[in-house]
Amino acid sequence: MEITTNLRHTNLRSSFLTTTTLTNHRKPYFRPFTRPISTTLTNCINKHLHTHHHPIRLNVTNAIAIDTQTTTTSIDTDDTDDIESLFSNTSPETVDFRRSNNKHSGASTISSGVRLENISKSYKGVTVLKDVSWEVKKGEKVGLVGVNGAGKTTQLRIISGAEEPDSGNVIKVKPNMRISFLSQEFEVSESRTVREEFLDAFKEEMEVAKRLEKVQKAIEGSVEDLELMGRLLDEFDLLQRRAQAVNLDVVDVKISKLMPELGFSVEDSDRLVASFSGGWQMRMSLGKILLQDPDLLLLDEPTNHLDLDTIEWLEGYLNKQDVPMVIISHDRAFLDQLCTKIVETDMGVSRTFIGNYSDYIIGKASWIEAQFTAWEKQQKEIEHTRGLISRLSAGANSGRASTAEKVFLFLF
Ligand SMILES: Nc1ncnc2c1ncn2[C@@H]1O[C@H](COP(=O)(O)OP(=O)(O)OP(=O)(O)O)[C@@H](O)[C@H]1O
Repeated sequence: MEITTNLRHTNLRSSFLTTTTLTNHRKPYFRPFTRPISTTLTNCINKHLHTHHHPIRLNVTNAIAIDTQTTTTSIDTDDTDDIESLFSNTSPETVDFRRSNNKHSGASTISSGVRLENISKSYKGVTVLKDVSWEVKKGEKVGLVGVNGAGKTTQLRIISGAEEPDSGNVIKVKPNMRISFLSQEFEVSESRTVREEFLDAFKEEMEVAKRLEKVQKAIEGSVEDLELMGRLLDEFDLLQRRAQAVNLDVVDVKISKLMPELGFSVEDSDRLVASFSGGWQMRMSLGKILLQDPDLLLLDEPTNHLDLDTIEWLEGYLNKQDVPMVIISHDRAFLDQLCTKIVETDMGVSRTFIGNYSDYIIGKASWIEAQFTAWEKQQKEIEHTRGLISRLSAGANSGRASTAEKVFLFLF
């Protein structure tokens, strides 16, 4: 069988990992497999494939290469692991390929972002949100404003699913929507290098890589047990498919592309996170979020603790992103630079103003003026009605009221 003959020369090497510069990194996770697989192992696999009529799922010429002898301590390759723990519970037929599959289940009534429809929320009988409705779409940046305790964070928590509304709906573009959160507390680990920090954005991908390595190692050690080897090969095949589904091959490409966009140099890759200022750590935090390719970005006071230069950089950078964003910030200039829409929450009621913060101020002033004009008009009408009633009452008492006036008095 040609495919098994290839084993002798090609070994377990995957094309979807070969182009990554992870191979050059101080902490490589993968590198091209240059060591030929042992003849014994090849023979065993051949034997297994023939004797068990095993469906050949392992794409040998494209299989993965993980040099377990040179892989560093960043991957835990504990030999004492229970061999059964290497196997997925999921069968190949039920693998979640959602990232490679654009179709998603569930009704979706919006083309991007999220919509709040008639959301109400009370805490201990106190109403915080009353029929709140607004939406944010691709390209839009919504600023949530309102006094302390108005319910801004509650709205973010309801969108993210951390809080359930008492009534109303949160319509999402898709059920498994990726919602990322950037707050004033940047989620970075100071003991990592910059590149490791960015790799942390790819938890699922790294998990697959780690499992691939373990299974590959187990295959090499299972030469005496063909049954086990068969199962391990199946698992390896399954993991390969998962690796393709999660785009494992583009992890390093994405990081290398993003780093200069965030202002990091190539030399920064191996520097410890701890050696960077808070502003630069924020860039890492934001970078990690964007690497996850979110469908929605929620920002809660992101400029707190940042210097002016960094805030301006952040404004410029966020302005170039078209992922839908919802921003809470006390920094009005920040909202002014970024927002395309302002949602004000006042006494539980929300009002939407199109434009940035300055437009909101003007819009709000016009709205107040219109409200005041309406109130004045109403007051005049009340005064007029009162005057009329008192004149009519006086006329009725003196017996001079007309029939129509008497009817009016009777009714009011
Ligand atoms: N889990 C909770 N239990 C009880 N009350 C809560 C809870 N979460 C929020 N609240 C109350 O709901 C109200 C709105 O809180 P929220 O944090 O959403 O306001 P906010 O507009 O974000 O305020 P701030 O600008 O001060 O952060 C506040 O009065 C708050 O005390």
